[in-house]
Amino acid sequence: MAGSVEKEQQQNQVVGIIEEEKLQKQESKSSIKITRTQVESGEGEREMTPTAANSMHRSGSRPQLDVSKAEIQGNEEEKYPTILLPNQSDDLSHLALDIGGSLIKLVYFSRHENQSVDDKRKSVKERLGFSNGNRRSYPILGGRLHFVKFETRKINECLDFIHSKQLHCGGLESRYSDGVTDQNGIIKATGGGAYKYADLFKERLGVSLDKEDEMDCLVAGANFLLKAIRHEAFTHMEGQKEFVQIEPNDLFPYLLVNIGSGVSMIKVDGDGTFERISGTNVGGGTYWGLGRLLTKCKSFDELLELSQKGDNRSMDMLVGDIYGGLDYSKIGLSASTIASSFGKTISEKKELEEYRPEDISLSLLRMISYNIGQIAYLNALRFRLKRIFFGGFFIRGHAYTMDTISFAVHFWSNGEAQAMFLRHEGFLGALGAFMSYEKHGLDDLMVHQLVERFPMGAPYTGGKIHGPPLGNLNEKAKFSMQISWMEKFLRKGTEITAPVPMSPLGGTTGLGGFEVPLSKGSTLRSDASALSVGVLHLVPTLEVFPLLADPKLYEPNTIDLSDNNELEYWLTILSEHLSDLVDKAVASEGGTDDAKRRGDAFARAFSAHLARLMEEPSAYGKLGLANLLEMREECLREFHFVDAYRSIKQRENEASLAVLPDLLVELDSMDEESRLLTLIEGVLAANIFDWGSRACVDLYHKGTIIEIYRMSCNKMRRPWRVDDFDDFKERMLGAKNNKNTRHKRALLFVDNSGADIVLGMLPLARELLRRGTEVVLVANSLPALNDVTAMELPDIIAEAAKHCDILRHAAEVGGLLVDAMINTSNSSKENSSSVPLMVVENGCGSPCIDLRQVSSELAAAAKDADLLILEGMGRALHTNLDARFKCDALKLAMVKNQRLAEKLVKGNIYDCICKYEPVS
Ligand SMILES: CC(C)(COP(=O)(O)O)[C@@H](O)C(=O)NCCC(=O)O
Ligand SMILES: [Mn+2]
Repeated sequence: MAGSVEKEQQQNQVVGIIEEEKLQKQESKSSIKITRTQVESGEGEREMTPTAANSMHRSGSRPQLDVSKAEIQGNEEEKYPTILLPNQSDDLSHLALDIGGSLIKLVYFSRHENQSVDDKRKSVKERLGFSNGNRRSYPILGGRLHFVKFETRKINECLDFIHSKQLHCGGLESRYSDGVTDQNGIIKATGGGAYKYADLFKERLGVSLDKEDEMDCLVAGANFLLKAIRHEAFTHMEGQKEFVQIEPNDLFPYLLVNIGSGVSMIKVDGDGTFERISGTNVGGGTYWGLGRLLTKCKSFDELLELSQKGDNRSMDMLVGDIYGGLDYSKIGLSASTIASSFGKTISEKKELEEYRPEDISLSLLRMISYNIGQIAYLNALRFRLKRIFFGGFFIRGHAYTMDTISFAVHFWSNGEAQAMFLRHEGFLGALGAFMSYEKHGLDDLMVHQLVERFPMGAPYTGGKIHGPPLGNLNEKAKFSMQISWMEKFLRKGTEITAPVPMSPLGGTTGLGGFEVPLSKGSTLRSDASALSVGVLHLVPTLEVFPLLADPKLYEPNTIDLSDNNELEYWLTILSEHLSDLVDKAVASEGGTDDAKRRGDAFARAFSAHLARLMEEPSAYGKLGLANLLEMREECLREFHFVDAYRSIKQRENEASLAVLPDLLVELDSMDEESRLLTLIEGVLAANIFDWGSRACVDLYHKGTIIEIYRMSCNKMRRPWRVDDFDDFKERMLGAKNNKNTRHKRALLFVDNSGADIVLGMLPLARELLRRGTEVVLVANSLPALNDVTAMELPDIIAEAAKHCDILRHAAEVGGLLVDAMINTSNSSKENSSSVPLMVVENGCGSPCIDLRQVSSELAAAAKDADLLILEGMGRALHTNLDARFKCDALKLAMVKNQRLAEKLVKGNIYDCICKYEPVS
């Protein structure tokens, strides 16, 4: 096997996905230059396990992947067959560094482990003997950007980390070349340490650091983040964080204030166009340096943490101290305004030891933050800049620091200028260095092609996440095999606690930068979860859904979780669902001991995330219900639960398919008008089969599927709570069955398995087909609760087609009975216009859908669509209820939650929504 891999290398082919075993065998052969004391850091990086191996030569260029003529090599039945990219000729670099005086920041890239439905779909197709030629495109290999930091003084940990992941030789390459690291390896690096530690990198890793200008990198990094990451920037005033979306063409000019050890102030006028207009030597290094001397703190984080418990009144001279407790109201200064930082210590004649380290730290922090805010404002004023972005690791998401800076900017500008912060604040330089590889392709990435994911389990392994080896691991872990974060998690399971909030909800100071702080929260998180940045998934295939009326105005979430009551309610709901979900998940994996342990670990991890979100709702960026529900699915996947509702879905599909023939006979006996009504009633009634709703799950314990369905159908008395059926009927049937009124193509966003799809949406699809409308069934790419997936649909259609000529004919005409995906790269978009029935995946694995990021197949299929049907609570209520489209839209759902029913439609649980919005 080793030989064949080497051969692949010689042929300069990129190996996209490689089985784990394969790698481990290789790994045991390699002689590693540095003794491996570093184990996998537990960062939740399954993706960094050997699924992403690249063959490459060392060079400084970063080409975009050329996936043309990509093909599976070897046995297609293999779980993760090797993908060859024969036209991929250039190298890929994987790592860039920003080595500052205090911290080393790493940005590295890993290849996607693309476990899309494609392979499985193929095997279904083969099993049923269907072939529609080479219609499927091969998935484009995307990648992931990871963000990691180390303390510069612990540079050896950083080197170990790089080595353990083989980042210095482009991922896993050296494992295939018997550990011989290419001596010509080049890593892009910026910051002073790129000079200072160049020899060390050469000596330890055999690589040269290619130095990139620090300012260039900062600006490139900031521009990339501000243009490509949704809600990267936010304001922070009096404890309130608000995300800001800046239009890329309205970004410049702005002032970038990078607070590292020192502070740089840069006026940015465009990509690569900037000027360093000012700076100050009083920065993060000053805080840490002075703080260390004055408090004996061992680390920056410790110092910052101390400040949380401090009271600066004992150190700072306040206006009231000078004015006998009074305000100096004539010039607008309250008694609690700081007149002179540390000024009180002059008169008190106390020794250093007599002051509380907490107070010293806070006073110092406020002095420096305020000073930076003020200088930044003055420079913004000089150049008439309205926006000031603050970055750099000094800030560390620390609420109090941000409040102080914001206050200074607000105060001195009379509210004219606005301080904004960046979620990836510390990584601007490293990102910029990463982008300096020629032709990396990142420049062109758009907001919708980036998906941020937070490791759902790994942050709670107990130790630090990035870099340093976890303590207390056994010898096996330390010296022989790499152990996965999962294993560590399971071992550490009992120690998991909810992470510590950075600030109490609803305010840090309550007053603002100059004033005496109120509570500043308890302990500051010092581990990687404090970074509040996830892994950026680069998914080149994602697109904005082209039928959105105005993508800029589109907001997927209906419920506003910035309302604390709402947030609490939904977090509680998710927490209450947990034990039932774990039962299902464990059962779906055969109830083995391993599954039970994973189930337990999942429950702990997910609960910890819920607890963190309760404390700090914006910990993971702007939070909506869609994100919460997706997070749960992601967390399940991270604990290797592939499909928790697998058997339930199967059982319900079978039961529903058994009664489908009778339903079809009944429908066919009706006139067109009653049939349409019965069909819509059927969709609404069948939406009751929802394993994500507490009330529905309780119902299932009381009756069989069919009993519940009957009961649900019987409740279908019109008018429904929202009832636009008559308008829809008129559009559908027109004046006396005028064929001209039919829609050309309908996209049906389907929801649940079982009755929902089989007895609800398929019969509706059949009706549309009967009327000559092309039907595209849009289903999830990945499982979420009991939602039907695109991969499962062809089987269901095949079964249903046995009882229905219309479905069978539609599927046969295009040869699409089991696979109707549109091949975008084979330019068969034109063909798709002649396909009556298609299945496309939506690009997501959540019960909701954010139409800003859908699969390219769906975007292509939407091209000619003139009717959208969104079905279910997740897709039509939690998200998209208020979305406007460029074509007719029908939103159908049963509300299976009392509170939501009251809130959205002033109604009750099990009320139905039939919202029809014709294109105007
Ligand atoms: C998860 C769901 C959005 C799924 O609903 P669906 O889209 O399948 O109609 C929904 O079940 C839900 O919002 N459940 C949580 C609320 C509850 O248990 O009442
Ligand atoms: Mn669903």
